Amino acid sequence: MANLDWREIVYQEPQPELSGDATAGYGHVMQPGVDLSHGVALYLDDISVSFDGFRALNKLSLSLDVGELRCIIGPNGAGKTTMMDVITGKTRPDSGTAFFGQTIDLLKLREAEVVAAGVGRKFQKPTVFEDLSVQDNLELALKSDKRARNTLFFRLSAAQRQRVEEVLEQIRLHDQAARRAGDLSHGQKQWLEIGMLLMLEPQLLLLDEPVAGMTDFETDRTAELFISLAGNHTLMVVEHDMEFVRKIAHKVTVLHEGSVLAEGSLEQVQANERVVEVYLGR
Ligand SMILES: Nc1ncnc2c1ncn2[C@@H]1O[C@H](COP(=O)(O)OP(=O)(O)OP(=O)(O)O)[C@@H](O)[C@H]1O
Repeated sequence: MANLDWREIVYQEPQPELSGDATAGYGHVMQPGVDLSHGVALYLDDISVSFDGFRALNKLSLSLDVGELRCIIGPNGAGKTTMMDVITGKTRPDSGTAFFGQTIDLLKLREAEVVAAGVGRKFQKPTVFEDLSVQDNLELALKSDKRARNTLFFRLSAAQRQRVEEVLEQIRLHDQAARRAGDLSHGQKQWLEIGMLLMLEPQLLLLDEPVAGMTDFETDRTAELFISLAGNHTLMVVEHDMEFVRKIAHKVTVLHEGSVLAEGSLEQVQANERVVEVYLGR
């Protein structure tokens, strides 16, 4: 790592132009403002997606309040990934409505524009840059921000340096800042990747099976992290680990066959006859 100056070697790719009013200044990024004043961070209504005639999402309607930590559960094939793909612009629905805040029509944005608007997505597998330090990974997240035009001779502003420090504290990797990311534990890598998302200060975070493969200790730490992020961010967490869901969830949405089957506290949904049927196959 010592001789590798990634500032010189990465991000020489052409920068795609953004539509809308996203602008980037010298080390300071302006986001097209998401209007959260009505208290709704995400609004999905009547969303349907078909693959070769198979309905992966079937008139799905769901909304998340600003600052909420929502857990999404459901059996394999329920449509959880497809829903996240719709939110992030990866999959276009056949019909329906999807708004981020009051004014941002997600179905009109490309994937990079959804990120720029303030939606961060964490896939199941960690994808940190193994040969870079923890700190460099976080700085790189800023550089990878397609809104930052002046990337080649990028220097962090004081505010960005402070943000790196804050995020290191948040993800509890402060004492690991200089460590090679590839030498971190699986859980630490997951936290680092979440930290990379946090560098861009997303309003909405989509997290796909974040504790899969983690030790109990790491899972507990992740629960604390998510609880600390809620309020300042809106979190949608897809997770099969019910013990983890129990630790973090106020409200749980159960998906089944592309629709919402039940919604409520974990106790409420676990007591729901239809949910029991779906999970136990009765
Ligand atoms: N690109 C695709 N082409 C065809 N079928 C697809 C495609 N993507 C998803 N599906 C199907 O749509 C349904 C919903 O899949 P999805 O991955 O959204 O479910 P999921 O709830 O995320 O499942 P899991 O918990 O296993 O990840 C599944 O039956 C899946 O096979």
